[in-house]
Amino acid sequence: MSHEWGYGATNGPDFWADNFPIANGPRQSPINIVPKEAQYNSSLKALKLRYDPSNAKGILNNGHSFQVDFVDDTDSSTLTGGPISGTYRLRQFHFHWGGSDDRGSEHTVNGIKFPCELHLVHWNTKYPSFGEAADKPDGLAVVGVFLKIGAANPRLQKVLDALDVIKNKGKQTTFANFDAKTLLPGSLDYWTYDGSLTTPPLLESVTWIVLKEPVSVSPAQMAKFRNLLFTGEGEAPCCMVDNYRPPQPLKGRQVRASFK
Ligand SMILES: O=C(O)Cc1ccc(OCc2ccccc2)cc1
Ligand SMILES: [Zn+2]
Repeated sequence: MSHEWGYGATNGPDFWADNFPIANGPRQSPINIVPKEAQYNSSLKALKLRYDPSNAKGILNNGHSFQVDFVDDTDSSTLTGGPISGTYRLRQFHFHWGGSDDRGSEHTVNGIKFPCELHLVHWNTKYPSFGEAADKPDGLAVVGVFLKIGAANPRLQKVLDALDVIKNKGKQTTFANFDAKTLLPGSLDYWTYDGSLTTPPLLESVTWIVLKEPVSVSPAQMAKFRNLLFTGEGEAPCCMVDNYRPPQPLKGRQVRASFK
């Protein structure tokens, strides 16, 4: 690969296998979800998300997306139930989005792309840390939420208002007292399958939990995402848009549904 991985014409998803051969592995993400082919499984439990707003720590432009990081040294912000066993701790959330409203999500539903997708990243506390969990087959659980164009979403506003001060790669600022649960839709019905990180190192360690119900985002709010830059201060500016990996081959995996 010509340089660090990214989403551009010379370092985008089609080139990632050069340095991360697992890109062609058996359980890569994202995928296209075909609801009619998802198997309803009555033994799938309801998701239980208990987040403590005081665990919110900071917001960072990492050059690929922006993420809100959480203190994860206790079990105060956790995911339990659903398809997972045990307790997973909230580590961070981030988004993937498009340069226009017709694209941007990583997972698709019947081939439909949403303009944006939220990922809430959790790690399995059977391992001592996120870093230890990140390369284990049951190490991570990511809750995916689609964002659909509609009315402005007031729950996003605090996050979006912080973006002006982290415009460039490497910029970060404090981000305290934020309840990530407010970003979730009313229904916690979900699809679930075994997958991977959707960015390098593309580790096949993620139990994906994709919510069926989208939340709203307005065109003006999408413009704020698109104001971010992939590039650092002093570099030629490149808008942070289209930071999504396209759907990957299912390779025989079963997608299960928590709902009929
Ligand atoms: O895009 C997603 O949600 C999957 C994803 C989840 C966590 C994540 O963390 C970055 C990272 C994980 C493991 C090792 C190095 C870096 C990177 C990607
Ligand atoms: Zn993601």
